[in-house]
Amino acid sequence: MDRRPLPRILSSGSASITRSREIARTAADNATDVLHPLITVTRGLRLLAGAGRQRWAATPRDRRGHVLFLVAACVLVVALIPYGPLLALITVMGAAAWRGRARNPAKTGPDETETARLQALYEALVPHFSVSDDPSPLFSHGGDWEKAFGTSFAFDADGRPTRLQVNYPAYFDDGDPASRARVEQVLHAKSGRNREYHFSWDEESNHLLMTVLAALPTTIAAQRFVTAPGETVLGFTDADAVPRTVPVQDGDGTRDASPVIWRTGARSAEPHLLIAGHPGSGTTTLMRSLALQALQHGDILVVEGGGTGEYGFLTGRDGVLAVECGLGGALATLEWAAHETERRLIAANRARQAGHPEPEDIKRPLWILLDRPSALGHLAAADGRQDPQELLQVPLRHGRAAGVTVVVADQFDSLDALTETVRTHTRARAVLGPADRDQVEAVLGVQPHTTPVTEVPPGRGYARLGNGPVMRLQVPSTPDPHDDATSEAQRQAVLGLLPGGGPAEERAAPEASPEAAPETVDEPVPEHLDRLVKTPAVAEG
Ligand SMILES: Nc1ncnc2c1ncn2[C@@H]1O[C@H](COP(=O)(O)OP(=O)(O)OP(=O)(O)O)[C@@H](O)[C@H]1O
Repeated sequence: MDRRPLPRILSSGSASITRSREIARTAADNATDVLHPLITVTRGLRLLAGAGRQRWAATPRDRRGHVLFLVAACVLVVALIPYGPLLALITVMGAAAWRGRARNPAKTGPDETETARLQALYEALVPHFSVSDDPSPLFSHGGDWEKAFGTSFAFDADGRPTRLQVNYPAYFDDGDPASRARVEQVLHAKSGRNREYHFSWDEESNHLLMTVLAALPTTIAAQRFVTAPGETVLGFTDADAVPRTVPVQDGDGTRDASPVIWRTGARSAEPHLLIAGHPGSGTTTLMRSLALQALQHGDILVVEGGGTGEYGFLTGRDGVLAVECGLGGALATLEWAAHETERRLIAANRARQAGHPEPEDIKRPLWILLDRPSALGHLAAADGRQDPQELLQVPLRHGRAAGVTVVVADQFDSLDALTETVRTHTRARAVLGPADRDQVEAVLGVQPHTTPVTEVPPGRGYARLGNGPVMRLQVPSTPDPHDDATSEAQRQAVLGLLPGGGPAEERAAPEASPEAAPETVDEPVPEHLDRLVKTPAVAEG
């Protein structure tokens, strides 16, 4: 059968239709240009009238008479003065033109550079989101990016995407972490490196939302945080990552910030913490911040494997039972801590059996802060002595019930030296400083939810409590008051957080805190404990 010819209007007439459309569009553009002032004034008059109506509606009924009278008087005055009506008209038109001006001309779509960027992103995703036998592929080389990205995108001033929603085909294996990681890597690389990206996969709707996260502020310094006993602030995170805020002093003002709160004690599911990072990433600073918070309600023992004396300012302060840098002191202190944990457990058990409330002398939390235990383990091995970490077994296993909290900090390259017990029982985790995805995963157990950046300020990283979500983290600045680089204001701020009692040299005959004293227990004082109680702040060089 012969194919019927197309109607003339659809075949030969298409050129004339296109021309007519162009003429109509040009005429419309010219008319818009000519009428623009009129449009602006009309829009302004409409806005002014709307504002007047609102004011009238907001005026109480009993005052409307006065307002009417005032308006009528103004009209009369304007009508009587020479050129009054003309001046009034000019004024009203001027006000309307000012009010009606388009302040932010609405952007109707991506510009040329942005379009090119979207097309490039689309092309880069084609190998990941297409298969050869898809009859109508969403992603194909030279295909339409608008179908894949829709209108859900935003760009920064440099033309780099800050937000992009990608619609992907249902057959893409979005449950496979490796497939996801490949797509995330492509988007990250093509959208601009050294920014932190967050990827949110909506597996039900086959959407991937990429957003660029602003850096967490680094301006919050050590201070008294508004927390309940048993709660410790590890640092601050994104507002949508935690359900709660606390007021903080930030610079000269106060604002609400979103804290990463770690709960310790008998009801905690993550009673002990492991911190990892590269040298200089801020692990010691986080330890210092924890020590200052712990001292509010408890006692602390500090064992410093690095031997840099960065906890020296704690020596001899109230609640600081020991600050140890040497192997011998560390072993004695940790042995005491193990016995103290047992003592607390026995006392709690006895009280429970007798139907009595918990004795007062086991209520005060005890914190064991161990910075770089791997260095001490190395020394111990060379010396043929016990690894101090072995003495952590009892506090780690039974500390929760005994009110004993252990915090261990070490560097990435020494994490292998941590014992199985330390790794198993430190269920709260923090990673600080620049770290790649694998390093973060090795500590937190899962990949980070954002793309780690290579340049981060000290104290910046991720935290994860047990099996909870990974959170970005910025540790409050808590410098060493004895460091020459610390300003006087910072020094005073940190020292001001210490409980009463001056440094060791300012204090006469240091005594152990009563809570640490073993006399409350029926058992005889073990020798190592006796030694510690008599010399509470031993710092071996
Ligand atoms: N949260 C923070 N805010 C501001 N500055 C910080 C923060 N954390 C660390 N710093 C600064 O970074 C430097 C290194 O910090 P810190 O000593 O805590 O790191 P580290 O990981 O313990 O490294 P190292 O083991 O080499 O001592 C210090 O100058 C410290 O003041």
